[in-house]
Amino acid sequence: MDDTDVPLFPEAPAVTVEQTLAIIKPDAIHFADEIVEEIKSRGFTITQKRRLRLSPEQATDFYAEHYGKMFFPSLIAFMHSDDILVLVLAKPGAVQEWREMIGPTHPNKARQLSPESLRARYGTDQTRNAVHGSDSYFGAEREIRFMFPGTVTEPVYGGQLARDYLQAKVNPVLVQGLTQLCKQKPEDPVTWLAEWLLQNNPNKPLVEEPLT
Ligand SMILES: Nc1ncnc2c1ncn2[C@@H]1O[C@H](COP(=O)(O)OP(=O)(O)OP(=O)(O)O)[C@@H](O)[C@H]1O
Repeated sequence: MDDTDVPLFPEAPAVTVEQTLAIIKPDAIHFADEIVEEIKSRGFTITQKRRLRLSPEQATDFYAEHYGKMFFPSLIAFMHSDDILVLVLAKPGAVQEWREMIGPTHPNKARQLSPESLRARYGTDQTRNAVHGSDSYFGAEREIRFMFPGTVTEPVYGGQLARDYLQAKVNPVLVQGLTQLCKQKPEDPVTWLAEWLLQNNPNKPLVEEPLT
């Protein structure tokens, strides 16, 4: 096999990394280090991390779907009572796997059904249940943006999706640039290519100067 046989984009496993939001709540904040170690040992990558104290207004916004329920005031008071640790966890199937790891909402039920779960081991009652996990892919997107504004939460492309994306968005212009590079043979090809790409970027705004 010579160089021309090497595929431009070799086969990669079609694994899609998913992200979810985890919160270590005020009642478990003193166990944060050991919970974080356990999270890592289960193969999650922690992509973002933030310790903060939620204001009552922030807690209200975060749990807005429960507004009006009997337990809402005590939930807000609890979430504001001490620091929380907020983590973005990444892994294939992260949403479901983190929900399984935390266990059922009520720690008593968790102790019956899933004694190894975090809520079984660290939770006290239905409000003080130690940890939070997003309940769906779209729930995770919303919550990650809430806690980390500006985050890109799309899954990382792998396999065929990555090849399709590169084929549609990058290859055409890259191949043109590489062709010109081979013709010109500049002293510093990387800088030359970078400048060529900037000049020939098909996404470059057509109107660069503000109109007067
Ligand atoms: N009946 C209740 N009494 C007191 N607190 C409750 C009750 N139901 C829910 N909560 C509190 O509100 C939180 C959000 O409730 P939800 O039904 O979304 O449960 P969950 O999805 O298991 O929990 P979380 O959203 O915190 O991961 C719970 O984690 C718990 O702290």
